[in-house]
Amino acid sequence: MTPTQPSDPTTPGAARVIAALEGVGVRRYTTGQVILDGIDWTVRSGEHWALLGANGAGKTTVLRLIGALMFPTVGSVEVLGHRLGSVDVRELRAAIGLVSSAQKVPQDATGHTVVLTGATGTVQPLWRKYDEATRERAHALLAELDCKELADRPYGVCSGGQRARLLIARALMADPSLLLLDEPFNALDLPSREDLIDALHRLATGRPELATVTVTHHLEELSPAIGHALLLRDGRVQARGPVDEVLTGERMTACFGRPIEVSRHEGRWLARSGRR
Ligand SMILES: Nc1ncnc2c1ncn2[C@@H]1O[C@H](COP(=O)(O)OP(=O)(O)OP(=O)(O)O)[C@@H](O)[C@H]1O
Repeated sequence: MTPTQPSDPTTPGAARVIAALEGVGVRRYTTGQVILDGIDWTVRSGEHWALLGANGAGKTTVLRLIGALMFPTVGSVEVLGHRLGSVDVRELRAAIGLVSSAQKVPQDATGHTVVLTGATGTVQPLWRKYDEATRERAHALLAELDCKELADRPYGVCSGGQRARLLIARALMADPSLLLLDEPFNALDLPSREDLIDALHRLATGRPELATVTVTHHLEELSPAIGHALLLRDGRVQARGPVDEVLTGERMTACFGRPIEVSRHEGRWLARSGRR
């Protein structure tokens, strides 16, 4: 099956290229294992992508590439107009919001402090760098993510869903053009999952320029704002493009190697897998 075209014909012509991968391959130096091979992919402003594929397909590696956290072995990765390898990646990382459960967060820091650290991109707060406007902005983001009540609560006692929203508010402190979410729904119960889906939907609606990429294992976790999907299989692109073309039973079956039925109801997705 050939990949669909990378761009949505309905995307306005003015949309900026936020990230572009061309002929990207990643290989492990020690064993020569091919992790990614021949990846071509473009993300434009205002687009919301889901990144799907079986365990080990290469989703997190793709996210790390466009998050400027690693370099490709071959091919080019351009993020926010800069090609990896010819730019100070620390500056680039500051302009990219990343939300991952692997992030280090001091357990005793309050919700407000955790969000504040997004202004400096640090694990620990750098108090002298936060002026009144920055503190106010952190409060405004807590309100936007519907977690004002967490301002004074230690991060360590927050639930999984509350932590996810705090980390998204933290990532937004730098006013990024690109927000990367690595399995943000991991281990959330149903109400927390739905709250987070709502929060991400509101974010997409309220920030028309923001581009997001969400790594997930479940179609049920996609907000109606997700308009594009990239399917990976064994480090290669299986399909990419608008969700209506990519999230079909046929393509999902090819991606995961077992029969998958896909349906959509009021903007939300449902996938059911049969036996091989
Ligand atoms: N630092 C590393 N050292 C060795 N192998 C790695 C490393 N990073 C990734 N890999 C390998 O690359 C492949 C792709 O990994 P990656 O984490 O990108 O997949 P994924 O699709 O995100 O998987 P999952 O759904 O399980 O999180 C896997 O086979 C993994 O073992």
